[in-house]
Amino acid sequence: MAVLKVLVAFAGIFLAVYFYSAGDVFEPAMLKGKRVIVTGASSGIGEQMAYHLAKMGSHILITARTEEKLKKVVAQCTQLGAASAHYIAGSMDNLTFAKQVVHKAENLFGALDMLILNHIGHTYFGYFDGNVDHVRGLLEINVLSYATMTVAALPMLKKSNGNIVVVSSIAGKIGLPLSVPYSTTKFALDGFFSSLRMEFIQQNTNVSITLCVISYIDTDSAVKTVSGVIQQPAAPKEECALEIIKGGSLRKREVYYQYHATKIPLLLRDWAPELLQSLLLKNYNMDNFQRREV
Ligand SMILES: NC(=O)C1=CN([C@@H]2O[C@H](COP(=O)(O)OP(=O)(O)OC[C@H]3O[C@@H](n4cnc5c(N)ncnc54)[C@H](OP(=O)(O)O)[C@@H]3O)[C@@H](O)[C@H]2O)C=CC1
Ligand SMILES: C[C@H](CCC(=O)O)[C@H]1CC[C@H]2[C@@H]3C(=O)C[C@@H]4C[C@H](O)CC[C@]4(C)[C@H]3CC[C@]12C
Repeated sequence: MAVLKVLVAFAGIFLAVYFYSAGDVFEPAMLKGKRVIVTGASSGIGEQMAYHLAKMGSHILITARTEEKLKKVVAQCTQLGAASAHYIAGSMDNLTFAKQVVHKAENLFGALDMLILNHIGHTYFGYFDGNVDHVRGLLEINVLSYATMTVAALPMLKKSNGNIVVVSSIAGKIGLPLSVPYSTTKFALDGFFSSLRMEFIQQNTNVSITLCVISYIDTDSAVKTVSGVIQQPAAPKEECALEIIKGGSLRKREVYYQYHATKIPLLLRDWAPELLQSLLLKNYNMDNFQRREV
């Protein structure tokens, strides 16, 4: 009898979850004609997001520092079917530039539906070297430019009931070795955007905030940085990029990619932190380790 009760309870939970999430069906047409900014789109996950959006028929403004790469990505986006594709080159350590990106979108499109914040500044993969100025500089690029762009874009996003998408990392939820400055900035994003999301609810601001918790992805920079040290395989950047866009479009609070590589460690984080710590440390082959620039 007790077993039956447990089974009925599980069936109830399953049906509730199934019907609650039934409206969460993504269609590429949702992005057709939408006006989107993607930062850090000259390579890696950002570049792949630009290509997906182009295939879906969005208007795209991409940004990063390297103009030559941006030109190539824009040309590819145009070929893939973007409603329009544009770039603006500059560095996010300059917060005036961060605002200029949003103003350029306003001038080009007259509105904005989705702001995808994805860029990261250069750092190192190695033991914390005591350089607090580097942490401060990285906070400017990885966090304060995100906040600056959000503030500048908010009037447009309020009018369009739009989406803010923040690309973070499992290293922004769980402390990991060899990336202290990077991890600091990703934790800060969670604090800023998760608090802001709560205020949006209190203020009836219909702008969604999606925080993306991402595991190891096969971008050139990540693979080059951790190869030989990290044992686990990297997940594909194309799929990762699509999952981020889907999550933002469906107005999800958080995206977990890859699901098992992020959700399971996060469950252990609060319930078995010592076990998680020892499992994570086993992932690092320190025999092959030497400090690398990212
Ligand atoms: N790859 C991975 O394993 C993981 C990645 N992530 C997250 O995914 C996102 C993308 O990472 P990934 O694709 O691997 O990174 P990449 O190194 O491939 O891309 C980083 C992008 O940021 C741009 N960028 C670098 N410095 C600056 C700057 N100062 N100002 C403006 N733009 C800059 C780069 O272009 P340019 O040099 O031309 O400026 C590039 O377009 C990041 O937020 C990262 O934290 C999260 C977890 C794992
Ligand atoms: C090895 C980590 C996963 C540990 C686990 O057992 O799940 C990786 C998860 C996130 C990675 C870092 C990251 O967030 C992206 C950085 C981006 C740069 O392009 C290069 C490397 C990163 C520091 C990357 C390193 C591996 C992870 C920590």
